[in-house]
Parts: sequence; C-alpha cells; structure tokens
Amino acid sequence: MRSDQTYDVVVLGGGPVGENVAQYATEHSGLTAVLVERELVGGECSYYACMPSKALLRPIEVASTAAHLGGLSRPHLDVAALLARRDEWVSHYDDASQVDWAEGAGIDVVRGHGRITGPRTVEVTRDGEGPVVLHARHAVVIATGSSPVVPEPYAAALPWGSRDATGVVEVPERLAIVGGGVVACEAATWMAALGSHVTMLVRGDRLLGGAEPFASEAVLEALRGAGVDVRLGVEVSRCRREDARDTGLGRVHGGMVHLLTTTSADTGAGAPTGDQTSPAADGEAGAGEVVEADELLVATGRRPRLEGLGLETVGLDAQALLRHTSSPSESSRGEVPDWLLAVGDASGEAPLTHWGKYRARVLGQHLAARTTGAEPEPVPDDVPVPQVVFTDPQVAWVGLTASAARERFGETEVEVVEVPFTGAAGAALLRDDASGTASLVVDRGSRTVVGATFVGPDAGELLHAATIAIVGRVPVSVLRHAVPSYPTASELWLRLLEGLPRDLRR
Ligand SMILES: Cc1cc2nc3c(=O)[nH]c(=O)nc-3n(C[C@H](O)[C@H](O)[C@H](O)COP(=O)(O)OP(=O)(O)OC[C@H]3O[C@@H](n4cnc5c(N)ncnc54)[C@H](O)[C@@H]3O)c2cc1C
Ligand SMILES: NC(=O)c1ccc[n+]([C@@H]2O[C@H](COP(=O)([O-])OP(=O)(O)OC[C@H]3O[C@@H](n4cnc5c(N)ncnc54)[C@H](O)[C@@H]3O)[C@@H](O)[C@H]2O)c1
Repeated sequence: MRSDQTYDVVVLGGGPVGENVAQYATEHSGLTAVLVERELVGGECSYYACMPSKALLRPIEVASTAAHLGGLSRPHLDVAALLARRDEWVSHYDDASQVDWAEGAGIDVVRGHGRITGPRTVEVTRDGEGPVVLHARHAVVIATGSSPVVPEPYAAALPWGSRDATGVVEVPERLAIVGGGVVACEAATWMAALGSHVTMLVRGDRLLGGAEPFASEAVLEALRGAGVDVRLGVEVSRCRREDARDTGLGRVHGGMVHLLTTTSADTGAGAPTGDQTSPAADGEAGAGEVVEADELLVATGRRPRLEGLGLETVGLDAQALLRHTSSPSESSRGEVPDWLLAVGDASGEAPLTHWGKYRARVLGQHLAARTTGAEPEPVPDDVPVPQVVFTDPQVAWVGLTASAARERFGETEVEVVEVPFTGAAGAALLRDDASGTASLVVDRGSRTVVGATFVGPDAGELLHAATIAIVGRVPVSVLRHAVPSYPTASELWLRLLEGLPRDLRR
C-alpha cells in the first residue's frame, strides 16, 4: 500500500553529508526533515571507506613507528585482530546507532531507494512493503554519494573495488592494483602490511597526481620500501580472469587475473620485474608483459551517483545538475529549480567527507534561514580544500600547490619555502627514521599563505594550522607571533617562516 508524507526537507542519501544537511536544516529552525537511505545510514564513509580504511591503517602506522623507535621491540601484527578491529569500527555493518542518532535529533529515516517523480516529490521503493511518497515543502537535497568508476577492460573480471579492500576478509597472496590515487596508495599500504604481494599499475608518471611532486616521491619511495612493486607509466590493455564470480565482500572473486600491460618508454619506469610478471603468452607475445595476480583492485576514481534518481521527470539530466553548485543562494541556477540541490560527493565537488559535511552545514543553515526568514551566516569566498592521505608517511595538503599558485598569481608573485620534516626537534623525535618535507606557498600580493604541504609522520595533525592561516588570510608577519610549543612538530612553522624572504616577514 502506498503512503504519502510531507516534510520541509527531503534528503536523498543518509551518508555523512545527508545527515549534516538534515541536522543543520532542522536545528533551531522548527523545520522537519527525512533521510531516505537504501543501504546503511552513515553511508560509504562509515562502513566502506574512511572508517574501515583508517581503522586498518592506524595500527599499521603505529607498528611501523614502534619498529623505528629505539627502546621498543618490533610489534607483531596480528591480522585476525586487525580485521576484528576494523569490524568493530564499522559496527559489523549495522547502522542501529546512526539511526538512533537521527531519530534522537528529530530526523525521520525511511529505508529504500528514493527517486524523484515530479516537482518536490520523491517516491521511495521499499523491500517487502509498498512505496512511500514524500512531498517536500521547501527542498529535495540529493546527497547520494559517488560510485567507483570501473573502466573497460576490467568489469568482466569482477575486480575488487574499494569496498572489498576496506572490507578485506581473504588476503590475496598477490594483489594487483590499477590506479595511483588516494585509494590505491592507502590500500597498497594496508594490503602489503596484511601480507599481500602488491603490484601497483599506474598510468601516470607519479603517484597522487594532485599533490606536490615531493609528496608523490616520498610515497613512492615508502611503498617500494614496504615491498610494493610500483610501476609507473603502465597501461593495461587486456584483463582476463578464470572463473570470475561474486564470492562476497572482501573475498577473492574467482581465479587468477591476467593483465596485459604496456609501458610507455618516456616515463623511465623500466622493465617490470618480480614473480608476478611472466612473458606475454596465449598469442599476446610482443604486445607487452603479463602481470598475474590472485586479485585485482581497480581504484580509478569515482563519479557522482546520479543515475536512477528520476532527474528526467523534472526536465534535468546529471550534467545540468552538476553545472550548478549546492548553494541555494546562488543567483544563477540555470534550469535547476530552487527546491532541488546536490551536495557532497553527488555534487561533483571534492569527494571528501569533511568537504561534503562542510558544504552540507552551509546548505542546511541556508535552507533554515531561507524558510524562517533569518539572516544566513556569511560564507567566505575561496575556501580551500584540505586533504590528508594516510600512507606511511602521511601526506597532507591544503590550498594551492606551488605550480597552481604560479599559474594563478604569476611566476614572480609566489614564494615557496621547503624545509626537511626533521628540521624541528619535535618532528624528528616522532620516530628515529623520520623523514619528509614541509612547504608553504605564499602570495606576495596579499603576503599570506595560499598553500601548504606536510609529508612525514603524523603530518595530518599539522595541517589545520595552515587551513586556519589560509581561511583567516593571516599575513606571514603576524604568523611569526604564533608561538609553537617546544618540542612539538609545529615548530616546523618557525623553520618555514624563517625560510621566507625577509621583506615578507616584516
Ligand atoms: C576507500 C575510501 C576511503 C576514503 N577515506 C576518506 C578519508 O579518510 N577522509 C575523507 O574525508 N574522505 C574519504 N573518502 C571519501 C568519502 O568516503 C566520501 O567523500 C564520503 O563518503 C561522501 O559522503 P556522502 O554523504 O556525500 O556520500 P556517501 O557516504 O556515499 O553516502 C551516500 C548515501 O546515499 C545512499 N543512496 C544513494 N542513492 C540513493 C537513493 N537513490 N536512495 C536512497 N539512498 C541512496 C547510499 O546508500 C549512501 O549511504 C574515502 C573514500 C574511499 C572510497
Ligand atoms: N584519505 C582520504 O581523504 C581519502 C582516501 C581515499 C579516497 N578518498 C577520496 O576518494 C576519491 C576517489 O579515490 P581514487 O583513488 O579512486 O581516485 P583518484 O582520482 O584519487 O585516483 C584515480 C587514479 O586512477 C587513475 N586512472 C583513472 N582512470 C584510469 C584508467 N582508465 N586506467 C588506469 N588508471 C586510471 C588516475 O590516473 C589516478 O591515478 C578521491 O578523490 C579521494 O579524495 C580520500
């Protein structure tokens, strides 16, 4: 039987972003909101992405640190216990506590697949029950996240996606990873520590294409040091698997995977070596080399999850929606009606939990203000996106890289300072083999920091000071009076600021 219900705000997708929109739209506003979720409330982040990956990586990082601190013996990594810790952090894939949170905050949860069927109207298809039709007085917010891109020729091999890697149950003896981005680098770190022989097949000439080149180099060196066979400038032209079958999350999906690879000569990648390579066979001779593995992880990016949402029922398609931002106050929303908004991974903005949640808080507050007549909180222009990659060493950056800043402000208008991570006693103390780099990018015109990168142990914890400096547009002459405690890694800020030209420091 069909039932109809009306709310002020209908949110499609109960991930971290959907939860934040609903919370900020309803808090202190008297508005009502409903979250429509077809899998688990808490979304990709809580069960299949951020939480399980960091639950796996943290003990591995601590073990690696302990192995390089005089006075400690090398800790033993207990794989079963590590996977059990991961299971605890994903609440054994049970979202009861997240549902309790929503209900406690006065937000209703409707389970099922939501689809727009007309202006301000969403139909939710539910398992074993009739559909629910939800009417939105003010807004329908699309917070449906993103899906992994699985390019040809991999799909028929049923490769692992990031869900399988974070949900690993069976550790494949040999794991091939296609991609050199964040998922690939983090997954290579934990899969190698769990005991897989990992081969990374990277199309580009470096890892982490969005980071400063020195960060890419540090991660490359560290992964190779951990036994990962990283091959740059490699394309996969053919993928074949015997007995591909869906064996479940984190289990090996069938027989051996054969990948026919070609290497571009100009990347200096060199001839692949190791026991995962065999000469091309089965009529493939001369076409390249074959990498054989027990499992393949495809980590080639994600795209907004906008299919099957019924956008066509209101005269839109995904591209039309992506052309406009999540801000309800945007003056030109083109063909997108003012009651329809997208936020988080679904909006095409940086696919990061903290960024999506930030945009959701802004959007939720705007929705509340728009409908209650209150003044919306002002939002600064040009808020930078921070990112931490939890490899060992960690890589953390915010704002512009040196090359992006030079492109924006001009070659002579940008100062870049780099210091070794061990340049401050507090940073060097973190582990005996500490290494890495810290850098600041400064715009001469505004005399402010416009970008920062930290590579080293616990580098992620250094990042927020840089984010504050950028958002607050704090002149570097003022930053010199922000005194870091001795002996903390934050004293790297002293070295960085001392490395800038004197005229900027005054
Ligand atoms: C392996 C991995 C590790 C990551 N680690 C980090 C990290 O450390 N830090 C970080 O900031 N980011 C990380 N990310 C990115 C982060 O997971 C995403 O940016 C974040 O989950 C986006 O949140 P969201 O709410 O927009 O989408 P999601 O978390 O994907 O939630 C969307 C929800 O919508 C539901 N849904 C979709 N369509 C419908 C529909 N039609 N009807 C009903 N429900 C629907 C889905 O079931 C899902 O629950 C990681 C990503 C991956 C893949
Ligand atoms: N710590 C974190 O914050 C964290 C962790 C994991 C993921 N994430 C987010 O999730 C998103 C998705 O991560 P990702 O690693 O899948 O994407 P990504 O965009 O970071 O990297 C994709 C990689 O795949 C390569 N690639 C793309 N198409 C290819 C093809 N056809 N063949 C071979 N290689 C190809 C790219 O060159 C790149 O190296 C990222 O944007 C990231 O911000 C964040």
